[in-house]
Parts: sequence; C-alpha cells; structure tokens
Amino acid sequence: MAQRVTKSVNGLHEDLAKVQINGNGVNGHSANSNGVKTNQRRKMDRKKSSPMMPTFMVSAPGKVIVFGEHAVVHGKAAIAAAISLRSYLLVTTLSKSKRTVTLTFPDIDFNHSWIIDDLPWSTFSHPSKKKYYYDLVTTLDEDLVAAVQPLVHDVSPDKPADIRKVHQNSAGSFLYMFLSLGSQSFPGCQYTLRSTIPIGAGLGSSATIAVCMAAALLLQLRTLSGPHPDQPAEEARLQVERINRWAFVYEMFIHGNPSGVDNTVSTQGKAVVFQRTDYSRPPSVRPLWDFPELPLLLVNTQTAKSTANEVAKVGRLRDTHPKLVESILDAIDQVTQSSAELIEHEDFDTENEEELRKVGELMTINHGLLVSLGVSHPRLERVRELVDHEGIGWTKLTGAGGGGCSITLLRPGVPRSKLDCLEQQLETEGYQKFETTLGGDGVGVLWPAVLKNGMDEDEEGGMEIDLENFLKAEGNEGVERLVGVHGGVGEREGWKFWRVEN
Ligand SMILES: Nc1ncnc2c1ncn2[C@@H]1O[C@H](COP(=O)(O)OP(=O)(O)OP(=O)(O)O)[C@@H](O)[C@H]1O
Ligand SMILES: C[C@@](O)(CCO)CC(=O)[O-]
Repeated sequence: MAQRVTKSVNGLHEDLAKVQINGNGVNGHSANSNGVKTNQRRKMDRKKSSPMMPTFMVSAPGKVIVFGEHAVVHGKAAIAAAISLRSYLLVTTLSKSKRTVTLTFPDIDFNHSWIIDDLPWSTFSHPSKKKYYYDLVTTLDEDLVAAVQPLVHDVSPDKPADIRKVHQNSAGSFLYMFLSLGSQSFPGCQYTLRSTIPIGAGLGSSATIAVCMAAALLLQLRTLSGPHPDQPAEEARLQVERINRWAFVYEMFIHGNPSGVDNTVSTQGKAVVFQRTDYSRPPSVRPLWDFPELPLLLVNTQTAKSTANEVAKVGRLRDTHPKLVESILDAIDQVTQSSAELIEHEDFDTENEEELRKVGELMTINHGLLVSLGVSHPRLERVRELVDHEGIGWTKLTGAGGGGCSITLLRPGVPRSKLDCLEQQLETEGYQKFETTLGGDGVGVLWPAVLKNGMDEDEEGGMEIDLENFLKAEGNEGVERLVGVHGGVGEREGWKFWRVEN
C-alpha cells in the first residue's frame, strides 16, 4: 500500500546530515560534505529524528555505444551516450534485530538473503586485503573471489544451469563489493532492483546495476556528499568518480574483462569519449556536453547474448591473429576519432545532410569491422539489410553484439511511409523498436524514496515508494510512473543528480 508521509523533504544533503547526528554512521566513516556541521546543529535544536536511515532510491541510465565497442577493451577510444532507459534500486534498511542482507531482483527472478554475521568479514578486512571507499581497484583479488565462492555456490540450486549462472554472477559481484566496502556492523537491509532496460541487449544493463549498487553502498557508508544544487562541479566530479570506481569492480565480477566504458557513461551520464590504455590507471574520459540529437532508431533483435562471451571471442581471435586483429582494432579507433572530430565541431548540424551522411558512413565502416571480428549475428545483419535496401539510413550493432541491439542513423527526409513500412516489417519478424533520447542524466538519488507530488498531493507530505508498490508496478510504464518520471523527455520529479558540468 502507498503510504502518506508528512515529513518535509529537504533534500538529500540535509537528510544525510540528519542521520549522522544520531550516531547511526555505518563503519565509522563520515561524509566530507561541506556545511554538514552547521546543519547538524540546526537539526539537533529542532527535534531528534529517527535513527534509522530512510528508504531511498538510486537510479542509473543504460547506454548506447555509438562507436568503438570491443576496440575499447583493447585500449582504443569509444564514444558512448547515456539513454533514457534506466535501472532503479530501492534500498530498505531493516530494524536493528534483523541481521540479514537481501537481494531482490524480480527481473531475473532472483531473491536471496545472507546472514550478515556469517559472511567472510575476516578475510576481507585483513590488513593485507582491506580496501577503502577511496581506493582505485583495477583487478579482482583471487583470494577474495575464492572467499565468496562457497556463498555463491549455494545460490539457486534448483534453477537450470544458465539461469543459475546469472544468479550466481549477481550474488558474487554484490558480495565482493559489499564485503570490500562494508563491515560486520553494517545494518540489515534489502536491495530491490527493477529495470526498464532489456537484459543482455547491448544497452549496458549490467553496468546500471553496478552503478546503482556502488552508489547505494557509498551513500549508506556516508562517503558521498550531495548531490545538492549548490555543490561545486569539482566536488560533484569526485563523488561521481568514487561511484564509478566501485561500479567497475562490480562489472569486473560479471564480465571478467570490461573496459569500464559502460559504467563510466552510466555514472556520469551525457556522452563521453572514453579510452583506457593502462588498466592500472583511471581511464581518460572526455565528456561531450553537447552531444548532438542524432535521429537514431534503436532496434532490439530480442536475441540475448553474453558480453563476457563476445569479449572473450575477440580476445581469442586476437591471440590467434595478433597483427591482423590489431590493425582492425586500429581501424575502429580511426573511425571513432574521425566521428569525434565531426560531431565535436562547433558547426556540426544534425539537419545538414552531408554531415549526417559522413557520420552514417563511419557507422557502416564500424559495423563492417565488427563483423570481421565475428561479433555480429544474422538477426543484426537482417536489420542492416532491411534498412540498406530501402535507403533509410546507416546501421551498426551497438554494445557487445552476438545479438542484442542495433542503431540506425536515419537519413534526413526519408518519407514517414517508408519508416512505417520498416517498423512494421521489423515487428512482424519479432524485433522490438525503442524510443529513447541520448545524453541524459547519470546516476541519481531519491532521498528519501518519497515523491512530493505523489498521487495524494499534499503540501506537507508526499507519496512513499515502498517495497510493495515498487514490486507491484506493472511493466516499464508502471515503474516509471511510480518513480516519478514524467513526459516525453523523462523529467524526474524529486530526483537529484550530481552536476559535474562547469
Ligand atoms: N534487471 C536486471 N536485474 C538483475 N540483474 C540484471 C538486470 N539487468 C542485467 N542484469 C545483470 O547483467 C547481466 C547482463 O549483462 P551483459 O553485459 O551480458 O548485458 P548488457 O549489460 O545488457 O549488455 P552490454 O554489456 O553489451 O551493454 C545479467 O546476466 C545480470 O547479471
Ligand atoms: C563490448 C564492450 O566494448 C562494450 C559492451 O557494452 C565491452 C566493454 O567495453 O567492456
């Protein structure tokens, strides 16, 4: 049941301060937020508030890779943009007596609890192993992976092997991050996730879970300040970087060898030119603040794939034909650099046919190079064939390939009737078309999980998003309505985002 809440929602920054005064800090970490002390005093003077952390929500966007997937794993550049499809994670703190941590992931039919005191804390907190929230972790520690294996092994014993593998991946990546960042004194809690992003379709679904989990844990540990409207961009960037670093750890567990582009664009939003030449150092990330509104058609082949498998496949091809594959990867890098030059140019105009054609040709070349790396799929080739045959635009796969999604840059002036025909044909053949906008916000927080103008409008209060109504929300539309997404541009009521732009 939806519940009315009569407390005023002053914004995340103050609420973080409020919880701290009551000595409910987890792990003894304290937020480095500006002005917290003054807020604390003011709040103490007013009234003592509940010591339990309120239920809150975090959210992160999926992404499309416009250029450079796979090559980016091998140190080349990629261009990726956030999309408006997102994952939402509801974090519910349990009463003190409940010493369990639960993952509830209904999209993959996964629900599992662990007793906090039974987790291998001593291994993770050993001085030779201990990691802190500010650390840069670029490889998984084999001993720590081994320490979570017995727990992972116990997950979903009765499920078919493929589903069990997905559940075990979720469990393993969560436990690795939870044990690395948390401590035995962590409060019992439940993490419930719902996503509007198709899974394994090349739209970065796993990275969004990674980003949501990293942000949630870091918020629970009070190691993040903000987001709040007066926060200097410099400070916001530091917070976002912290979330991104831990999201990468989560991604490493799911993927084995991720480049980090997915979690980076999901954390910071907008669009980026990303490159990681040295895995022991942070990647180079150049934001594209004014990413053009390219007229894109996003099509899901509805053929699921595993990013880990596709990445491993390219790795094997490179081992077998090192020189040849390196030159293909270099060619992809060239394509990415050329397209960055084009779209970053101050005169770039999406209405200009000639300029769009150049970007489109680069997409066609990029796709051809990905085909030669063996990561396309007949269902992706079919989209390309339909689009090419009708002269509708330029198509490439996006993400890991092997199924998943394609993007088509639409040629200007294509008659609506042609587009309708294509869309009809795609539907008949079992494809799914997505409407999404590129370049939106990155990770966001709804703290507490209350919408001021919920269904029961009231100046003082709002509508609490509780576990029950979050789980009951029907489909993507139901989830978006519940979490306060409005209108075609996806405006988000009550949500706050770290503003990293100057
Ligand atoms: N809604 C979800 N709920 C729970 N887990 C999810 C959800 N979406 C994705 N995952 C996790 O992410 C994995 C899919 O990741 P994968 O990288 O193969 O696909 P992707 O991230 O959608 O595509 P790409 O990496 O090509 O962009 C799933 O196996 C699961 O572990
Ligand atoms: C295929 C890949 O390049 C993109 C997946 O979205 C893998 C990665 O960068 O980690």
